[in-house]
Amino acid sequence: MEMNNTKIVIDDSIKIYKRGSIEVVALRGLSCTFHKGEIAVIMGPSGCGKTTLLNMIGGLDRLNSGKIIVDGQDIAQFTDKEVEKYRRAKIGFVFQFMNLIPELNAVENITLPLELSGTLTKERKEFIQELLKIVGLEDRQNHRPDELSGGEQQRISIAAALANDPEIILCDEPTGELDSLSKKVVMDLLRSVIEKFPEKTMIIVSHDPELKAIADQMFYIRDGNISHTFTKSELQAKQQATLTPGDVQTYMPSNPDETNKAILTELRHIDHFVKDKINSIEKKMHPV
Ligand SMILES: Nc1ncnc2c1ncn2[C@@H]1O[C@H](COP(=O)(O)OP(=O)(O)OP(=O)(O)O)[C@@H](O)[C@H]1O
Repeated sequence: MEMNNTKIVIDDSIKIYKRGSIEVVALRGLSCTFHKGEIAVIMGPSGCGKTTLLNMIGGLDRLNSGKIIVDGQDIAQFTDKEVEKYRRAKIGFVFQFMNLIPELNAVENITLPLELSGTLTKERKEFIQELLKIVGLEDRQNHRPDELSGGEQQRISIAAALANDPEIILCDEPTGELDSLSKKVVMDLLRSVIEKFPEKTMIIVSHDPELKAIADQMFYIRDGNISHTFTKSELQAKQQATLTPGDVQTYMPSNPDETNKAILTELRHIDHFVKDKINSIEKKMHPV
């Protein structure tokens, strides 16, 4: 990897949340690097610190210590005002729950933030039309969210996240609520976004091991730290849809106690994944 492809360097990041007198260490000296033109997928059991890491990169929260170097500048040292400017200029967010405003149609949902910030220029409007083409919903732009499928709504959210042409796209469970067909469409779209805009950097947090199909690198976090990094070639070598016990063994600690702890963590991860699936099927069977 060429040095000039480096976009974000996380160095020895520590984040501690306080709940009354109890301290929760969400990031425990975590370090990793993200590159331009690449998709990094971050996986790991519930509560391991994935969303915390995404929030830190997005400037939504602050570290207790450590560095978040973006384009050579440590954003952990920024003032609140500088962080806000950084977030507006460089970051696009895609969430699991699409966050679309029900009363607005698709194109209005995309343009609203730009209108509010006074940055909806003629060029931006043209760019948004291009984005609607990229997400394949040019002809549905006047439809309200309730007139679009879950997958279509998520494609609109992706267009909305790209509307200010951000350099960094942060996705938190972008396929979490989708059926398998819509999931495939959204995954292909995320991949095509990074192919079309190779100057951008995409980071996806997910429980869904299928996302490794579109990843250039995958970080596995356990207990606030990176426990394993899968490179592109390792990911390509794995054709199975899920991480197998064999994958896990490759980065199991040798101490038996630690191994048991790691196995428990894996099982909790699978448990979380299965519960998510059950919930989403139940929701479909008994819509409220
Ligand atoms: N605002 C907060 N206040 C207190 N504790 C928090 C806060 N946000 C996160 N935590 C705790 O920090 C740890 C890491 O949380 P985080 O949301 O980053 O995990 P995660 O890996 O994204 O989990 P999930 O997959 O369930 O979303 C958890 O123990 C969580 O309970």
